[in-house]
Formats: sequence, C-alpha cells, structure tokens
Amino acid sequence: MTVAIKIENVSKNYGNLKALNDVNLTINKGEFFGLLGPNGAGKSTLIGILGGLVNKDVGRVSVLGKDIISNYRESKKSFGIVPQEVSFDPYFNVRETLELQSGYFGIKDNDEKINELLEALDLADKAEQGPRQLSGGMKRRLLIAKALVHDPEIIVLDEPTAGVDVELRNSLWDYVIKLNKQGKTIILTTHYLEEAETLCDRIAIMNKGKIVKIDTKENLINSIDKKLVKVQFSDSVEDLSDQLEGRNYNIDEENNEIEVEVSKQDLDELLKFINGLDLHITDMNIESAKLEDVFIKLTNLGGGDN
Ligand SMILES: Nc1ncnc2c1ncn2[C@@H]1O[C@H](COP(=O)(O)OP(=O)(O)OP(=O)(O)O)[C@@H](O)[C@H]1O
Repeated sequence: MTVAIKIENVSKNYGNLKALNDVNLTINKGEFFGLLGPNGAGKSTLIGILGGLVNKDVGRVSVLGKDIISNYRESKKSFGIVPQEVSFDPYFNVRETLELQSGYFGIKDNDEKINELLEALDLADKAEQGPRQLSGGMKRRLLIAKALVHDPEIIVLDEPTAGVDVELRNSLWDYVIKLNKQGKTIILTTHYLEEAETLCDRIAIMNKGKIVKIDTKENLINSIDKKLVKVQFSDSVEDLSDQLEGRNYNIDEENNEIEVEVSKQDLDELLKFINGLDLHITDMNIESAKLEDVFIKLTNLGGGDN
C-alpha cells in the first residue's frame, strides 16, 4: 500500500494551548479517511499544517514519501484543500477565479478541467457571475472547484457541507466518490457524523489536540455494545413504567412506543420480556450502535467519566 500522508509526532501550541499534542497518523493512497472531533479538537490546525498555512512546532509530515517543508512546492501540488472559510476576490467571476487558480499552479489552458468542475458542481450557468452574485451554497461549490483545478492526488475537505442543501450535498458526494474511485485520496472533516459513517473507510477521532482512536468504521461501531429496541403497541403503554424499572428505557405515551437500550448479550432476554407483556405489538425496530455513539464515548461529550 502506498502511503499518502505520514504525520509523525506533530505538536502545535498557541501560547499555552496545545492545539496539537504529539499527533501520529498515516493515511494510505486511495483511502476515504474521516477526521472527526468536537469544536477545537485540532482538525483545522492539522489540515493547515498539511496545506502549509500553519507551522508546526515539532514533528514531521511527509506527503507521498516527501517531507512537506523541504518539498514545499511539490507537496502543495499534491493537495487540494477545501477550507472552512469562504472567501473570494470579488473582481473575478467564477470562471476567472478558476483560471486564476490554475495559473497559480502554472497550468495554462485548463478549460477541460474547469468545464468538468463547473458541470460536476452545477456551476456551469453561473460561470460568468461574480462571487457576490452567488448564494452561500454556490460559493461553497466554487471553493471546492477551486481546490480541484490542478487535479490534486489528495483532496482535503474541511466541513464542505456546512450550510449546504441536501440536493447539493448528494451531488457533491457523488462527485467526491467518483474521484475516490479514480484513486484520489480523500480526507474529510465533518460534524455530520452520518455523512462520515456513510462515506469513510477509516476514521480518526480527535479530542483536545490528540488522536484518541483510529480504526475502520466497522471496528469503531462494533466496539460499542449497544442495541436500541423500539417497539410500538396498539394499546396504551402508560402502565409499563413499573415493569420496565431497572432497565434503560424511554416511554412515548402519545405514540404507544417504548425504547429500551440493552447490550447484545441481553437482547434475547429483552425480546422475551417484551413478548411476555400483555400487549399487542404493531411495529418493532432494533438499531445497532452508530458512529455518533462512538464519538460521544471517545470525546466524552455526553458527560460522565467514560
Ligand atoms: N491562530 C490561532 N491562534 C490561537 N489559537 C488558535 C488558532 N487557531 C486555532 N486555535 C485554537 O486551537 C484549537 C484547535 O483549533 P482548530 O481550529 O484546529 O479545531 P477544529 O477541530 O478544527 O475545530 P472546529 O470543529 O470548531 O473547526 C482551538 O482551541 C482553537 O481555539
């Protein structure tokens, strides 16, 4: 397997704040990799270091086998980074913005790629408009197109779908999946955990400047021993509280529904218990753990002490 990015013992302090604290991470070529973490975890700082916008204090980062500092120009070309913040020069229209960006990478006559991007990101009919005439979602699409004009090997998307409508989100992901299938390495940060769960192969969860877990999505989800059993009855569930005492449950009296959380081991016992209730079941659903459960556990967002 070819290594796309190798991050070794990287730290970054802002005054007394440890924005990155001895981060180690290897991402392979062709991976769709998720970098998750709560606000302030250090994701953007790490991405800034990859893109040469933030100087690390210590550590080493190499891209496709080459150090990013000593091979600055080459590594810049390897990356297409879609930043969180949207900003454009108001004097250039959409096409000119992309031409200018191509020129920045020394690419002349980049019409073919620019047209492909305009089509894929549904900007073709906006090509002659200035950034001020674009809606927020369109600006974000332009930001993505701008990051891709030089056909980079590694594409880093820092919360690309924040504030973007469902339709665009889907078309954006279709395009990114296509790029990934062509062999591009994708690194995604997002606060939409369902998005990461659907798209990413491997995921790193960051918290307070550290990577607290790296694993495949499947292993992360399987590490949580939880089943959520939702049952709807035809009759009132008003009197079930007593019988459910001692279990981790919720009762929705309005819809005659109960939700009970159990470990996989206790599932059989719970189903027998529900079956033994003197009630008629109209619907049942058993949910497994989600990436969100893993995230909450590892970042301690749910409170408690793990
Ligand atoms: N230029 C800076 N000067 C001082 N502190 C900074 C600077 N940039 C980031 N920080 C701090 O470093 C920490 C990590 O920030 P970073 O933006 O990397 O987090 P993040 O995981 O990307 O968060 P978010 O999900 O909110 O984007 C935060 O506490 C932030 O306040």
